[in-house]
Amino acid sequence: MAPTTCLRIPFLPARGRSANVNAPPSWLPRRLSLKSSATNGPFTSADVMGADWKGLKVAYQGCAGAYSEAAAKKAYPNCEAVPCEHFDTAFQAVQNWVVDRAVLPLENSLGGSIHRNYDLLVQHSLHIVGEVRLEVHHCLLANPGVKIENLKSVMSHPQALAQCEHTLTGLGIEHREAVDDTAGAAKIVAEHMVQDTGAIASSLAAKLYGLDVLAENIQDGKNNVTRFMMLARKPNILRNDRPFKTSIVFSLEEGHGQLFRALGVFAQRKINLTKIESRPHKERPLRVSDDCSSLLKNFDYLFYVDLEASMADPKIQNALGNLKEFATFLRVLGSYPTNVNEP
Ligand SMILES: O=C(O)C(=O)C[C@]1(C(=O)O)C=C[C@@H](O)C=C1
Repeated sequence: MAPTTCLRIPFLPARGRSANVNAPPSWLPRRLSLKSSATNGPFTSADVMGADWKGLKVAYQGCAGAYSEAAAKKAYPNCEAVPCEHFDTAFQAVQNWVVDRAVLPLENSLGGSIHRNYDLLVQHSLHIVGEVRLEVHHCLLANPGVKIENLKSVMSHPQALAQCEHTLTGLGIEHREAVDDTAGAAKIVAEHMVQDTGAIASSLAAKLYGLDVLAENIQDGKNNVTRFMMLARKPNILRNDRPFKTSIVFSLEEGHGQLFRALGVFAQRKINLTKIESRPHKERPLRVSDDCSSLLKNFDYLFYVDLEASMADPKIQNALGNLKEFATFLRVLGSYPTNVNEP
C-alpha cells in the first residue's frame, strides 16, 4: 500500500556501495543539508537520552500513526518523522542524505525477527547508532457503526496479524489481508468505508483516520515489545562510560565446530551475547560440503550477533581481532548505547 505522502524509491540517484557515505553528494540541494554535516569527524556523538532533536529528519516505514513513527519520536524527541513506503526506502533516504536517521524494527517479542531489515543492513553501509524499545498495544478498528460480528476480514501489517493470530481466530475472523503497515490498513479501511473489514492498528491511527476502537490490547500476550534500531551514516563516537551494545555480522568456513569457535572468542573474554540470528548468504547461498560430493550442498550463512560491550572496550577489540583470523567475512554494524530514552 502506498500512502501518497510516503517517500518512494527510486527518487534520487543511488550511490554505489563503495561511495564515501560520509560526504554529501554534489547533487544534494542545500535545503537538505544536514545538522550532522556540520561536524568534522567521521563519527556522530552518541544519540542519547534528553537531547532535543528538533529539525532532525528521521525516516520510518509506514504512514502517520504507525508504531514505527512512535518509535522514531521516542528515539528522537521533537524530530520530524518522515514516512517511507518500504524499509529499503528508509535505508536509501539516509544513505542519499534525504534524511538524517532511520528508525526501523528489528524484532518483536511475539512475532520474532524482522528478517528483511537484517538483510538490508548488509546491503547498505549505514551504522546502528542506537536502539529503542516500544510497547505495542494493538487495537481492532472498524468504521463507525460496524460491530465485531460484522467483520469477515482483518487487514494489517503481517507482523501485527501474527501478533494477534489467536485473538482473531477466537473472535471468529478468518480472513487476513497483509498490507505494508498498520496505520496504512486503518487508512484503507476508512477511505474505502468498508463494512466487513477491520484493521489492526494503534489507537492513534483510529483517531487519525476516524475509526472506532472495537477492542483494545488484542495481541496474543500481555507483553508485546518491538525493538527498533536507529540508523545513521556515521558511527557513534565510542564510549565506555555507560551500557553499550555492539552488533556484528560474520560468515564462516564450512566445518566442524566453526560456529562454536566463533562464539568462543566472546565466551573466553566473558563478553555476553544478547542475540544471534542467521540468514542465508544471498551472494553465495550454496556451497559444496567437505566431502566434495557435488550433490551435497549446504547453505552458507551470515551470523548476526549482538554483544553486550562497547567497541571502546579492549576486550571486544581483541575478540574481533581473534574472530577475523578465521571468519570469511566480518563487519561491525554499530556500537551504541542500549535502550535510548528509557529510564
Ligand atoms: O505497521 C506498523 O505500524 C509498524 O510500525 C511496523 C511493525 C513491524 O514491522 O513489526 C512495527 C511494530 C509492530 O510490531 C508491528 C508492525
